[in-house]
Amino acid sequence: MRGKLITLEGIDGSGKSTVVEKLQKDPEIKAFKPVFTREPTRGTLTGNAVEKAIQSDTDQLAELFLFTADHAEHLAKLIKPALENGKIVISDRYSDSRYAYQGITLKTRLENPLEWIKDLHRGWTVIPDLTFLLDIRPEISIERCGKRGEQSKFEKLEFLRGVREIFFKLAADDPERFVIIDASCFPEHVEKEVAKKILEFLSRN
Ligand SMILES: Nc1ncnc2c1ncn2[C@@H]1O[C@H](COP(=O)(O)OP(=O)(O)OP(=O)(O)O)[C@@H](O)[C@H]1O
Ligand SMILES: Cc1cn([C@H]2C[C@H](O)[C@@H](COP(=O)(O)O)O2)c(=O)[nH]c1=O
Repeated sequence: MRGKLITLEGIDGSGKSTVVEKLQKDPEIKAFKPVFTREPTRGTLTGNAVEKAIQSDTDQLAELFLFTADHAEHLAKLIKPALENGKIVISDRYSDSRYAYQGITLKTRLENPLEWIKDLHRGWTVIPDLTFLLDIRPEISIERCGKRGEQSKFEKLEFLRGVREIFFKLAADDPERFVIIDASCFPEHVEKEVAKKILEFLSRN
């Protein structure tokens, strides 16, 4: 049986990595032996290219193609084989990040960037079975990222407001797949909510 793909999305600093760290230690989640992964990927040719691109003033369209190339590599080398082996895959960011972030960076370059970027993925990507949108206000994001240290070019209030809006639209368009989590409370509480929903989902599917 094909495995299940679960993704975590949200604006910068929404706590995705913190939740993943906790899920990795959660005995009820560990029992399913999930494969944890992330986008951009780490330590790969495409992931390294993305890392360099986001640290510099790369053309936004070129950046979209780099993120998408990394997604193709991620799918081919890790996600598809794991799903074919019946594994539960949990990814910290996935295609919805491209729809939301590049949907904003390309809004002055393309007529309808969200649909254009979705079209770019059509026919070859794998749509997640379950997606958590960890939601925080952009002001909280800026505060958390500020404390974390070095700021990325995406960590700007207006920009993150736009990204959050697209995430909400994606969730509204696909309510069966998306679960919106209030990620402004304690990290332990956020992880418990996510773990509970994952376990409910796995018991139903
Ligand atoms: N629920 C929470 N309450 C307060 N602080 C939090 C919470 N979750 C995470 N943090 C802190 O906020 C910062 C960002 O968290 P984290 O790296 O998990 O977010 P992220 O969504 O993975 O970020 P990014 O996408 O930008 O990499 C970290 O310093 C983390 O300790
Ligand atoms: C996958 C993906 C990511 N981004 C952005 C979101 C973040 O600001 C950075 C790096 O991600 P991280 O979780 O902070 O390591 O890249 C993007 O713009 N488009 C994407 O497809």
